[in-house]
Amino acid sequence: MTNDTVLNIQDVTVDFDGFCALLRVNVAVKRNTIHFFIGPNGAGKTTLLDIICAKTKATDGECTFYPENRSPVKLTGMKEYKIVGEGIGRKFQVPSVFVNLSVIENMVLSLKDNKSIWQSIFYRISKEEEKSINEILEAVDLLDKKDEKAGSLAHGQKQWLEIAMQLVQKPEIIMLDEPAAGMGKPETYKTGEILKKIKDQCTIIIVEHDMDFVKQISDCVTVLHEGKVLLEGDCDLVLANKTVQEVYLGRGGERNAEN
Ligand SMILES: Nc1ncnc2c1ncn2[C@@H]1O[C@H](COP(=O)(O)OP(=O)(O)OP(=O)(O)O)[C@@H](O)[C@H]1O
Repeated sequence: MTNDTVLNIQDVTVDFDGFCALLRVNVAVKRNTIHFFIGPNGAGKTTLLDIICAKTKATDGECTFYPENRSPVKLTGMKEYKIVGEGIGRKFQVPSVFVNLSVIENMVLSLKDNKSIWQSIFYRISKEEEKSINEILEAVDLLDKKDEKAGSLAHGQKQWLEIAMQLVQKPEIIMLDEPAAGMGKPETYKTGEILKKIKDQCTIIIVEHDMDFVKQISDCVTVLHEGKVLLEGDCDLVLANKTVQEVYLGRGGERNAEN
């Protein structure tokens, strides 16, 4: 762990009734970086995200969040919604935007203090909120779609809207579960460029199988295998590692095994 650590995962073990999904996992995530977790199916990647956001309880070990201007927060043992309130957001693989609402209505609904759909439709946003929403929509290239129904957006645009809906809450960390799943190469590339733009505002943790995408934007890659950290470093180091090639890359475990 160093001074720029935003999240420290320390000796985390998860035992599901005798099956060890994670064993003494240690990872330090640096602030304003894009940090990937990769590895074969069943390696424990999703379980690790579940631990960070308290969806799953660790059998042992702990996670600590180091906010920028506040004291450290021990995440272990906290309620899921409290972790969101601390500034750690998560986006799941399937987009969960409100398809019958416009892009802007979806954004207003995501503002921290707005509780219901009806409240958000009739809510008058402040000038400051409007400026912030417009800036975020611009960053995800949806500003010109702001009055369109979310349901009319292409798959990739829905994913970008959901990322935008996370950003409107000004999180310090966002976790993304396979954000490029179901996208073609141009959309995947554009998703990467969007994420590179927003890492100035927050730290991005991603579980992903698409190695082109990992190559394009990763600052750090942690390879998990059978619940343990196999290797951690930059993408070149990971790609060149023989064991990683044997257990993951060479087995066609990712979508671009030919690269
Ligand atoms: N609630 C649970 N109870 C029992 N076993 C579980 C539970 N959740 C996950 N597992 C097991 O833990 C292991 C790790 O699962 P996890 O979903 O974290 O893997 P993953 O690396 O995300 O895989 P994938 O790439 O397929 O999504 C798997 O063998 C899975 O079957």
